[in-house]
Amino acid sequence: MAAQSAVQGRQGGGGVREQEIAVEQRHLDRVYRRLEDKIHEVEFLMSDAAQRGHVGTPGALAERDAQVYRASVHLNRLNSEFEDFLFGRIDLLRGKDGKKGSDGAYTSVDPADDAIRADATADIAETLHIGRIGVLDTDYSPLVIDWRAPAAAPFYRSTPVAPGRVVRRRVIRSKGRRVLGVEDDLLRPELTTGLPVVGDGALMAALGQARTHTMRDIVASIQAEQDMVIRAPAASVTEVTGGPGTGKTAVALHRAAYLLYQDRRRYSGGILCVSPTPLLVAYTEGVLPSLGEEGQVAIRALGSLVDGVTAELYDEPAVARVKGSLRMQKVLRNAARGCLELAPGAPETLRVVAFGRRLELSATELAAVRRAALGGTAPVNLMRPRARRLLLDALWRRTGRRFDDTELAAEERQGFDEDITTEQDFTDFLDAWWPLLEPRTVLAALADERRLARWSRRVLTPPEVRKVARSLRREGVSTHDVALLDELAALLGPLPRPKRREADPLDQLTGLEEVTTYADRLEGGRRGRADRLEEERTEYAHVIVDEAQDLTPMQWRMVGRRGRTATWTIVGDPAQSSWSDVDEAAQARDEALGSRPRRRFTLTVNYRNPAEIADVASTVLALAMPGTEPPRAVRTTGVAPRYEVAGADLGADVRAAAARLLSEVDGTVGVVVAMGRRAQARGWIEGLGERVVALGSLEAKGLEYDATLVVSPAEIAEESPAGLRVLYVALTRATQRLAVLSTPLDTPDSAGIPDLLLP
Ligand SMILES: Nc1ncnc2c1ncn2[C@@H]1O[C@H](COP(=O)(O)OP(=O)(O)OP(=O)(O)O)[C@@H](O)[C@H]1O
Repeated sequence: MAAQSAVQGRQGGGGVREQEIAVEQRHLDRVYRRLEDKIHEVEFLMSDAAQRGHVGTPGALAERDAQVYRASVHLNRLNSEFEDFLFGRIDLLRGKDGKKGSDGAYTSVDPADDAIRADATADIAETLHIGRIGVLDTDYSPLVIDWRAPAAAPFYRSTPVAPGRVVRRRVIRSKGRRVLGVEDDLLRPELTTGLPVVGDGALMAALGQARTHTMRDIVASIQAEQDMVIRAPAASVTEVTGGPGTGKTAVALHRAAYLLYQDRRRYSGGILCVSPTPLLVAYTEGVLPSLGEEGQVAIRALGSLVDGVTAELYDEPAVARVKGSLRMQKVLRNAARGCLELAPGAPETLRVVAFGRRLELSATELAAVRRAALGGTAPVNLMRPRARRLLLDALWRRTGRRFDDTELAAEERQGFDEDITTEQDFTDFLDAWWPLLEPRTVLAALADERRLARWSRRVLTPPEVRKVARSLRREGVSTHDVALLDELAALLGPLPRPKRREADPLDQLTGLEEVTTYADRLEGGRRGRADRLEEERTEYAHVIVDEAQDLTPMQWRMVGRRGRTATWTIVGDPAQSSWSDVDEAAQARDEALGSRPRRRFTLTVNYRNPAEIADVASTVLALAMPGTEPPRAVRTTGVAPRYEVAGADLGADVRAAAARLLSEVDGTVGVVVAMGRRAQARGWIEGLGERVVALGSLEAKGLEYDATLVVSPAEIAEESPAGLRVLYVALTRATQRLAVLSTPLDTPDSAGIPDLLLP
């Protein structure tokens, strides 16, 4: 048997490879011919609709416009999916029950009992091609199966240990209309089926590729444990943990595409994907469009979740800790109410004229009215009408009028109210005494130390008050401020806004001209459309939280408000948490998610770092989170990390080390420094080209580079209480090479290895 499998084993040699490429080229040609036919059909539908113009009943016109709209979206998809959209193939044994599903493929996961003969030979009963969208032939047989369809699952799930019906899995590499290569994995090497096997497997080929500044989809090489997460039923909360490089971000994004495919109607309510930094948003933004999905998915950084605000500042760890903690709820509640008293020029008393006499409410009486109005928990801005009513009650009492006849009393009172409320003095008073407040006004008020001390009595300590107030006096907002602004928005309630016309595409379509314009927008205005979508939604059907270990309790509250009725996918790694109090953050997450049932998954394989780098990182992991199991690295490069000790000119040494890494890899180089050195480091590498970037340790979260230079591990570790975990993040960003530059703070040994990295 072993001899037989060797015969049909790897046949990378020219002839077989070329032959197999030619086989796939023929299939791809067939798919293209079919796609072109479909495009002609759609174009016909569109021009036909245009010719019929505006003739017909309003209902028929609306139906036609809807049809044209759908056709234009489909056309756009077909056109954009032309690039590299066929990527996989599986060759399968006959299914156990011999039944086929609606897509024409056998439904059974297991092979029929007689599919394998006694002499270990078998026939291939079915060959399926997998792609980014499904394409049916004219006879409805599947030419390409959508990667998210049930029939495609074996492409991802089968392993040599549990191959199911799959004999050979093939990844097809193509560009445009040309097949460039194939990579095979033989899942039943013990069988003789006559299938040739080419290449070293797709996963290794994918992992070895040079990196760019944007993440690629992994649709051609999703691994079985990842596929379990991607296709997990949309339970209330799907929770995924896994070490660095285990594909958590990739899996979360592919899951969004899968959920949309599974239940487009349900998820038309939008999917929100929350990332910790704008850098990670920019890095991951291309993945969903490459999977044919984007319009329904908004990827936003934590600092951009509130419309009209973009966080640009970082808070030092001590300030972040206060701003992120649940204690701020109480402080903000006090501030939202306290701010009512701060309006410039607010009058101390209220004077109006009614029934020919002056009526007055004193400062004490006004304070009592305010207290009564604020008694409930309703948002402060929404309590203004209640305050107005209480003022009128107090003024009415002041008139001293009494009526035995209730009808007459009601009439008199109504007249009184109308008189008063149309008096300019009264409306001016109300505007000044109960101003409509915006979150930013209240946050700005907290920058005053005395005021903050008053509103945070018995909640924050004096040093905390000083630091927080100082941080709020800076120009701009931090990521943590955004969560405070969102909390304030909830405490204050909305301001009345002029109505905006909804931008429903169907409203705007009246014929071919509009379709073309809309299709152009689909093609060219991707960002603009995504932006509009983000602006319009405040609640989502599904919320994905990436790097979930980093959300502060206040950030959990902010994200929680956007998914009150949503299902959730939460991915993270406690060992990479930059939040100093891991327990408090976990508690806040539990509060945000409430009692929703959770399904937990763990990813165990590190696809990013070669073992040489993963080993160094696990030394730090043992210090940062003793007892935590690091993920298993799947690759080795044979290149050990390089250790250097900086001389008198740190900048020159960083520049030289970065330049050296640039000469050693084809793709990107990340220079990771302590947050306090960010600006300096950008200067050091200036002019070295676009392939290299300098980042603060917290900015490196989620990103990856071909090579990474970590500057002074000790400085990174000492910068915050969670410093060791932040260092762990920095050390796990490289796919090929790692260099570490030490300063005296690192107390390197004679080989230049910093103290913290010694095994
Ligand atoms: N099945 C796969 N096939 C090919 N590449 C993969 C696969 N799984 C993960 N990768 C690659 O491994 C790298 C790490 O993936 P990803 O960034 O999603 O990991 P992560 O768990 O989010 O890491 P971190 O916790 O460090 O942010 C990426 O380059 C990704 O494309």
